[in-house]
Amino acid sequence: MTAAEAPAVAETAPRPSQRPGWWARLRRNHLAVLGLAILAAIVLTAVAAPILPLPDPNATDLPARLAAPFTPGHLLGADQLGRDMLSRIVWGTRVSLAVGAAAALAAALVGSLIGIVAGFYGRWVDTVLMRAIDMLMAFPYLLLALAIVAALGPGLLNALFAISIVNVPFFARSVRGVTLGLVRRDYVDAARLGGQGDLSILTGEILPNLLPVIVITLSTTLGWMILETAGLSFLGLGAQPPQADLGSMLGEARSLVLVAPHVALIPGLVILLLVIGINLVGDGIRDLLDPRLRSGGLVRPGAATEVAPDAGSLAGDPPDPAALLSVRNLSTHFLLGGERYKAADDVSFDLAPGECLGIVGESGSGKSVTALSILGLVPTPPGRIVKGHIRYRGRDLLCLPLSELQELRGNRIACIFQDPLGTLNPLMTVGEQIAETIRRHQGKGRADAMARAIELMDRVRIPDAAGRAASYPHELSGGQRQRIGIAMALANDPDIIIADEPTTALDVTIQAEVLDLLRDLRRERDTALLFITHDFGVVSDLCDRVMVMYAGRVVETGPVAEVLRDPRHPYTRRLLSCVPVLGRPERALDAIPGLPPAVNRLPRGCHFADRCDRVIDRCRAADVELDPLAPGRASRCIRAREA
Ligand SMILES: Nc1ncnc2c1ncn2[C@@H]1O[C@H](COP(=O)(O)OP(=O)(O)OP(=O)(O)O)[C@@H](O)[C@H]1O
Repeated sequence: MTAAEAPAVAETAPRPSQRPGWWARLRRNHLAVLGLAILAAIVLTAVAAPILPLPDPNATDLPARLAAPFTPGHLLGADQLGRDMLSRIVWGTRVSLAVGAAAALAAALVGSLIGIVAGFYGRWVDTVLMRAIDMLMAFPYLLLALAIVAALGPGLLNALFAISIVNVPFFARSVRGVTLGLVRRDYVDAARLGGQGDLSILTGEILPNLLPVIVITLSTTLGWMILETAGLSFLGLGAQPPQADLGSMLGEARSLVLVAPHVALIPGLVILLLVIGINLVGDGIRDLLDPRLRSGGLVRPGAATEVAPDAGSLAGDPPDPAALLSVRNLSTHFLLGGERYKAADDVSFDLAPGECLGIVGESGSGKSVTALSILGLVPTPPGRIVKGHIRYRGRDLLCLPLSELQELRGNRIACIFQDPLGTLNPLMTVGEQIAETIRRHQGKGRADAMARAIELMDRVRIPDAAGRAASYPHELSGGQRQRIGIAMALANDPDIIIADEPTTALDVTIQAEVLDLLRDLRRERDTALLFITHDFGVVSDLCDRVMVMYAGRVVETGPVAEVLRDPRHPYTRRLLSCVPVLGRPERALDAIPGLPPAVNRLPRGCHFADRCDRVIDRCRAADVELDPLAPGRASRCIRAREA
């Protein structure tokens, strides 16, 4: 079968995962729940102030002056004028909360509006608005707030204005930054092409995407603004006597710290609790709204995938000593929100020097996770290698110290990714990027490394390589960028290249050229290739052996010609028959019904059973093992040996 004849694997949409609701996710974040409890207690008490049986917060009672907490009639004691501390704290918190929230909302509204308009219209609108914002930011913000209150006169409302104004730049800058990124998105162009006007694009396309950013910024700055308002009141520029807010109570009590510490301690403690509560809830909301942070904390992937300490001892199958790369029982799971996603499970394969192994499967079948696990490139959290051995030239990569693994990456084992624009640094010329890869591993000087980079660019058929070396990634075409990716992978003459769908984004002519290039390189340098693709045509064209994956597991493996001629797993058979074959219009298309199972809720028995046209009761009875049909040939089907 040639590339033109061979069908491509249909890409099916992954099953919509049954994600837990927002409340369930928030509840898992214990710190956010603690913050919510603190905040709810404070806010409810403050809101209920008018109906609570509290004395007048401004009524003085000189005989009770500086009464200690738990004095009868004064649960939290009394201040220097005998006013009930409990009542003043509750009413004062109400004022502080109202002023802080109003200031935050006003700053968010004005700042976001400025940011959206500047980011959306750009040019002189952006210049004028952002220079005005820069002028505001040129002053230390507390000094600016003091100057504004000094100009307007002391008072709570003026403090509110001042705090709002000094926080406007904060919102304007972050919203403008995000808007700038959004206006260049294809869906905004599509809306424009669809005839939508500016207002409709702003409200329909941009604003919904900005809202999480605004809400996150608001929730994380609210506590800060309450503190700033309290600061102004503390200095006597906010709430004016007899009205109390938390800052003014603290300010009035500062001279009494030694005589009656509770008068200062209690408002200080409430400010502390309030700000902690708001910040914890703010962080929780951010985790909730940002899909990358849904696991409950800030995701900072480690330099290498975490490997379970007993990963090696759980892997039962012995490695092949003759193989260049021998992967055994590799299981890489994602632990997300209490669920275990078995992205790659019990995957075993060997790669001989100079051999090309194709990994095929629908979207989400675990091809990339398997390949990325080899170099420890699956992000942890949430990824973890829970079982397996990965032997390269006899060394188990899962046991290597990070420094040795880094030495192998891009050097002995290199990668080519699907999206070269995403993997190339936009601020470095392509020549510099290839040269840097060479210098890092070969220790060559700048000039030598650049000369070698140009040589490699020439080798991957970039016209005018010497001139093009000075180009930035965005100045090259998609096919040229992919060739730069290949040149970088070749820079250190690796033993193995892992190519993750390197031709998917390219048109057929460029795709054919890139495949030719990889074929030549294999021949010339004897480089082994692990080629991930959806396309059986590419597999038949380039690969010696193929491994078909389904729902994280290998379901069939064998020499390409044999698998294409006589597939032994119903999934492989359906993959081969479900897409058109060029030049055979009479051939009926046979799409695979249903969707792959979610890898966190895999069914019992054969994972393909629900979609299989040859299913029998026994398929669902127990886990199906890979059946070794012949040397180098296996199928995970209990009926694989049937005619
Ligand atoms: N960082 C991640 N966090 C959580 N789950 C992930 C992550 N990366 C991959 N997965 C999950 O692991 C499973 C396998 O993904 P993988 O990228 O290996 O699929 P694939 O077969 O390469 O698909 P495609 O052909 O679309 O690239 C999928 O269910 C995917 O949702």
